[in-house]
Amino acid sequence: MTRRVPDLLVIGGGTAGILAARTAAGLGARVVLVERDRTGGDCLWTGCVPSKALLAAAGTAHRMSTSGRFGIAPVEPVVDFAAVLAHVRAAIDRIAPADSPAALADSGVEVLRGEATFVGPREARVGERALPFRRSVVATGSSPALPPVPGLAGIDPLTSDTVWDLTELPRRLVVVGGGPVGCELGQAFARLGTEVTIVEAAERLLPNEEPFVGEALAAALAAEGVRVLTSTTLTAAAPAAGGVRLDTAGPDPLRADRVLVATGRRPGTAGLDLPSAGVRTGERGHVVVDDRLRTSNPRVLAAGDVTGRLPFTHVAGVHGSVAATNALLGPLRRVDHERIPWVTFTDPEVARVGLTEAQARARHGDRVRVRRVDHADVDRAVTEDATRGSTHVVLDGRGRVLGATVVAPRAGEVIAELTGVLARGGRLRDLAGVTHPYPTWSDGVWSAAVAEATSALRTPVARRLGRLLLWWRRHG
Ligand SMILES: Cc1cc2nc3c(=O)[nH]c(=O)nc-3n(C[C@H](O)[C@H](O)[C@H](O)COP(=O)(O)OP(=O)(O)OC[C@H]3O[C@@H](n4cnc5c(N)ncnc54)[C@H](O)[C@@H]3O)c2cc1C
Ligand SMILES: NC(=O)c1ccc[n+]([C@@H]2O[C@H](COP(=O)([O-])OP(=O)(O)OC[C@H]3O[C@@H](n4cnc5c(N)ncnc54)[C@H](O)[C@@H]3O)[C@@H](O)[C@H]2O)c1
Repeated sequence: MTRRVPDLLVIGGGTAGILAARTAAGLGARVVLVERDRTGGDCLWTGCVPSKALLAAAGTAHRMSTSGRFGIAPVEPVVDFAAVLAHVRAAIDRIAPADSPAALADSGVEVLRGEATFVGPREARVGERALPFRRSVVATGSSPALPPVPGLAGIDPLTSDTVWDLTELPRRLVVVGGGPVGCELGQAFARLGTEVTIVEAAERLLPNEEPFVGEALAAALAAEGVRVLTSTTLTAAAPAAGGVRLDTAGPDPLRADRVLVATGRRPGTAGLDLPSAGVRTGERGHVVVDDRLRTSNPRVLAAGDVTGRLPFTHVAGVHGSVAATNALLGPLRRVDHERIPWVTFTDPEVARVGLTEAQARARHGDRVRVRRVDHADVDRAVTEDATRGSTHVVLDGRGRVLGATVVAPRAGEVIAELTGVLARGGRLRDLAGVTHPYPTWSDGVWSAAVAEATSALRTPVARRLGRLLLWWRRHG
């Protein structure tokens, strides 16, 4: 074990920390990574991987019970919840070795087990061990936050950390919070056979997305039997016969066997003693960073959820790599948070990049336009009987892409193309000349691009030119 001062001390072994450590080791640096629990972080153990594995099982159950619309006799699936969870764990087990301490050691990273605390601007400690460092990356992630509802802590609420420990499918589940966690897990449990109610304080589900998204998703969930209560806040929770009782401002209390709280997350800064390192935190408790991921201590950078910037795995990965490079080589790289896409993996998926229409108007004024293609006009959606979605592209006055939202079964794949155009400051109509394969979900994007290009031909000047060309071809 090296006792020389590491070039980089990484605190936290989730996606951000692992990417920071691997990038630094790849640059030839001496790297120590400290993890208090299991390397792999939230995404692997309690976040993306288990939730997507659960959604895959739930999607299968849903297709079995709704196959009648394709002329195939539907069957009510018999859900063996223990076996479903075994599938979830198998997915984790398949992915875990890549993030393991052994794999990190193979990459040249020294992994220390324990909780790191700063003791000064250039030194941390883990237990009794002093850990002076030349540079450090704080990548301590986030954890579920419980809202201050009287009685809530006393009813043993589930969170995205603990829901994986269930041994039986709850008969009735109230999900508090209609953000990505609440919508994904709410739909998954409903499809597996649980009676689900989603309680969301805002006016609609996924309130950070375009307004039509929440409405479309609420309709899709309601069609599957999920009860969606928007503009509803819990006021109290208490144990009741056979489960729990939840009060809202409405007249009738909700009753459930279990409650899943999905009302957001808090940054993982407790116990780090950031003030002793001179690292400033913001009003939400997150580590304040600039776009080069520098903190108020020139020797300390931060990456991933703990920064309070877009809390997604792909962002954590980019952050880790950028923070390590900047820590070791100087502030060379910056993260452009406005050109990063994300996906909520409900059915239909909701994929988004850049500005919403309202954000674009606030920034760019009335010249902002929207090109929208309803998926009733996309042949692939028709063949799959999934026409409820749309492709919605926000443009500036010159037709450049400012943002996009796609609601469709494969929206997560479709958004990549629009992200590419947005990232290079391109115009939507540039895609009109790019042939897209038929029939795919990206036909929505192509149709929007063709409509944009065609409308450019409808200007008086273009029409006059067209008529002139026709005349010349006839008479020339
Ligand atoms: C249910 C759910 C589903 C999700 N699905 C998706 C998805 O589909 N796609 C997507 O992009 N994102 C998804 N996310 C978000 C994603 O999981 C996070 O954005 C990502 O895991 C953040 O990575 P991180 O490295 O910043 O933090 P984490 O993964 O939280 O890692 C931080 C690590 O630091 C350790 N640590 C904390 N404090 C200390 C300390 N003092 N000393 C030592 N170690 C410490 C912790 O133990 C932890 O291992 C999901 C989240 C949830 C909850
Ligand atoms: N597919 C993905 O990429 C994915 C999936 C799951 C989670 N995540 C990430 O994890 C983070 C946490 O997700 P989340 O859904 O827990 O948080 P969130 O902050 O995104 O959503 C929480 C929701 O709960 C609502 N809420 C808050 N307090 C409430 C209350 N007292 N009663 C009722 N509703 C209340 C909010 O209005 C909000 O809509 C997200 O920011 C997301 O980026 C990503």
